[in-house]
Amino acid sequence: MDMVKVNSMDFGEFVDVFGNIVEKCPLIAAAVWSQRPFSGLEDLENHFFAFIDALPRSGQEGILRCHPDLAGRDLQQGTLTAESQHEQSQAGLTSLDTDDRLRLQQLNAQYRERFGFPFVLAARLSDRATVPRELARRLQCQPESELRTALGEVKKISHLRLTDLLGAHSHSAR
Ligand SMILES: NC(=O)NC1=NC(=O)NC1=O
Repeated sequence: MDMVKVNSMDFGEFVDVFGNIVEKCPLIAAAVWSQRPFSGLEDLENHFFAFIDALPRSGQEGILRCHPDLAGRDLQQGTLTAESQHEQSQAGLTSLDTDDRLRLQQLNAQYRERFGFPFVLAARLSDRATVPRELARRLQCQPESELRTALGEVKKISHLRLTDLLGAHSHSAR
């Protein structure tokens, strides 16, 4: 898919294609559509990021709360979105033994208890050994800086999902 195609999409098509760039937040794609035409992947991505950055704290925390836990209930029940399923299996989280899964569940609960939003990390850039280590490390951070870190991970996830759709080679619109 190239940018000429993207820039020609009507609202419905655009949200169908880009509605899950940010997990379960189709509103962001719905808002970004009105910024077309986009000069390339980076321009499109920057509009997603600008929307996130402009939200009040409640909105930013809301985005984090739309993310399913890593190796959590959704994964167990098979109710993850296709993108999340792919990302979590890439990190080896679909084949954890019970001890590792329960430890992650416990850390996720501690993290959510402390910050009021779930632990979010770009799973495709991580693996089953790194996730619990990163979770334990970030558990010690201050809320303000942790919100920024978590949003940074949302942006990494969005970047990978956009690249899947547009290909890193997507040419700028002529
Ligand atoms: N809580 C999370 O970090 N969830 C996720 N990270 C990903 O990369 N995919 C997810 O579902």
